[in-house]
Amino acid sequence: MTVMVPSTTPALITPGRQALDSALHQLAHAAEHLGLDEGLHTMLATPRRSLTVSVPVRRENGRMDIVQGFRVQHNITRGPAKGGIRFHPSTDLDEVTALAMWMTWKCALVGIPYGGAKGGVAVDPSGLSTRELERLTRRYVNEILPLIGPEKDIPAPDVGTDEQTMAWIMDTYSVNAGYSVPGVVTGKPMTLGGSLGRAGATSRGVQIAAMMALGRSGEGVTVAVQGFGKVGALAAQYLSDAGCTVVAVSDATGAVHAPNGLDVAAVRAWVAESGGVAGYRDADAMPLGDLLELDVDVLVPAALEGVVTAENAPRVRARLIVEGANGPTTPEADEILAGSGVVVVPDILANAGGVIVSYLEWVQNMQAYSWSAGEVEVKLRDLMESAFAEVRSLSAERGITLRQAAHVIGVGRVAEAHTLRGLYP
Ligand SMILES: NC(=O)C1=CN([C@@H]2O[C@H](COP(=O)(O)OP(=O)(O)OC[C@H]3O[C@@H](n4cnc5c(N)ncnc54)[C@H](OP(=O)(O)O)[C@@H]3O)[C@@H](O)[C@H]2O)C=CC1
Ligand SMILES: O=C(O)CCC(=O)C(=O)O
Repeated sequence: MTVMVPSTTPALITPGRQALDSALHQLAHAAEHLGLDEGLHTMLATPRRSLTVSVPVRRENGRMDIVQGFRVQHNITRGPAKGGIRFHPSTDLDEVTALAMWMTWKCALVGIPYGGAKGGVAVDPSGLSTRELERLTRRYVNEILPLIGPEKDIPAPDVGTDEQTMAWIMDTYSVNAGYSVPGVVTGKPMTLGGSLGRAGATSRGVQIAAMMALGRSGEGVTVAVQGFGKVGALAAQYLSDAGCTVVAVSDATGAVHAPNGLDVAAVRAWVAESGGVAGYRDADAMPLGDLLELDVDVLVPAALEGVVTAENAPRVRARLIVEGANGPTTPEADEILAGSGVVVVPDILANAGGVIVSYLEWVQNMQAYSWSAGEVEVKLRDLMESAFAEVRSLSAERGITLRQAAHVIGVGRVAEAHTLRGLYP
């Protein structure tokens, strides 16, 4: 086995390296549980293709900045690579590799015919004008053009990107192809071939997973949500719509707490007006980190990786964590949480609603056809509920956590595909 957790000293471990270590740790557990041989385990621990590109951005003041971009295809054995593109200043190759690996297991777990990929650009999009963002996006897409395509690798939104970014990606790819290729990207605006239900799909999946894990109605259930972006804001909304009391939410600007419950629609309106959660009037401000330790029934981390750690896990009082974000809980924290009886619905299950509806969008694009919102919702619910049921039953049968069970299923399917195809000598 050549790919293992490295012996880097803790001070040198970047957030990206920590995410990759977590992903490799989870894979190692699943490989051992499945009895995979060392060669296959090494193959699954290694990305199939990784591309690092330099992206020049002409700023409004005429200066040229160069930023790094990445696209990693972790696995393409079950189908085209699939996964979002992140614009965030701390994105690096390790982080994108970890996120790509999680995409592989996620797609296999929910049974959609994709491998896993992720992209990223190490940039703070909030510091760029719309024109700068468009130039940056188009240039990044030109650099990764040889990798992507509707039958090869299909990007989608992630942190710091949105429908507009996807529209620019679709246009850049299409201009190069000489005709419109809507299926090259998902999470597009409806006018360009987007799917009904995609914008709220990840959050809808989080709500479905949370309600299945709770096994009861939302009445009397308290919830805290970290991250109030595309996933967090609508997860809070849907959980509130399901009868839960959302008592706290946060974004990078701050956290707000209202023990009797927030009016989530009013917080969303405030964020649309002011640009952030901070300053929302009908709630108390609280330190960002305190939200994770609130005495609530359900905690939904929906921001970035590595936020529930060995340091704060002993103070987590939620009974259930539903991971809207990818990789929010470190393996050390997982052990502590399991020891104290906290149930964690893992990222590759809880946030799979996004890629499920991306798949439905891509199917519609490839067939030049469209489904109603109701049809999309039924298919999403069906795939989420069956994946949840499979994970829960394996977890109970083998006495392993939901995360371990989800990885055993996802990794097992990819390993089986490799073995059947004979790619593994
Ligand atoms: N979009 C999708 O379809 C999917 C996303 N995911 C995962 O969900 C997570 C969120 O993605 P998405 O909603 O798309 O991204 P967005 O960029 O839309 O939102 C990210 C949110 O996190 C907030 N945030 C950043 N730092 C902190 C912090 N320290 N404390 C609290 N909040 C913080 C941001 O605040 P601010 O706006 O102030 O910077 C923002 O509200 C990521 O892990 C992503 O990989 C998973 C599956 C699909
Ligand atoms: O919709 C997609 O294709 C991928 C979404 C994503 O990046 C994720 O699930 O982490």
